Amino acid sequence: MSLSLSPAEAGKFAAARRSVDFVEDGMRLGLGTGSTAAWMVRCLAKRARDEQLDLLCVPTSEATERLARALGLTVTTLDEAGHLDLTIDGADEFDPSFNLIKGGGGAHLREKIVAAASQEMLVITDPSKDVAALGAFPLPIEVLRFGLASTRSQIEAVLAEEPVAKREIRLRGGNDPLVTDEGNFIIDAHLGRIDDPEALAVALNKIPGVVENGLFLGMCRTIVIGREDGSVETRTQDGSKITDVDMAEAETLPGGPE
Ligand SMILES: O=C(CO)[C@H](O)[C@H](O)COP(=O)(O)O
Repeated sequence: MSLSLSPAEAGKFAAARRSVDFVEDGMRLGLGTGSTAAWMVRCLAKRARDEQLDLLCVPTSEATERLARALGLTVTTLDEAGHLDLTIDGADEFDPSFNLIKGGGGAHLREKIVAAASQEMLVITDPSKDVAALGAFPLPIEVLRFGLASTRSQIEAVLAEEPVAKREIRLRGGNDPLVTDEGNFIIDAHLGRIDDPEALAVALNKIPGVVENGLFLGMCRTIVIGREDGSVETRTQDGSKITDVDMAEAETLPGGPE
């Protein structure tokens, strides 16, 4: 295996490399955001170039768009592409029901729109994101800048009614708030454990200033989990399968990490 990758990066590469095996010539693809997704974009660009694949790609963030364009992938908007065949994206947590927390990279709004427009969503990840219940990772909630204090209060009121282990909310970036690609802020909800993700997702999205929360429920049916030794588990509702990827390929990819 490649000696220059940390164990975490090796797992991310392994998952990303395996995921592009699911891509077929002529597909319209959603491209996720984050460090695992960046590996996937690099693997995809190599495969597209080596095999002369005709692909149309819709990135979920400006960062992913820059990388995809730089590597020669054909990029378009979701409106131009219309329906997508497959979206490949990372996640911050996944549970046994294939529910996810996303948005650690601040892109969950576009990611959810793109995944919802896709026939399939395939999640690429490493074993550290595998949890029995969602919530150890702070839940990102994208909010409008207008009326921020009021929206915060309403989020607190919703959390007070929901079965979660703790209830701390923080504006991402603090005094220098992170601004998303859509021009909004993100509130991270530190909840410890979310016992009823469906109820929480519905209640949060009823707040007028909330644009979208980072719970992806019932959207993903395949999770590809890469390990540092190059073994990859592809997990579906029907079971799981282990395959191996050639870790040396990481050294041959176009582009560099984000
Ligand atoms: O949801 C996301 C971005 O909004 C990412 O997919 C998630 O944060 C995982 O990122 P990484 O692959 O860097 O661990």
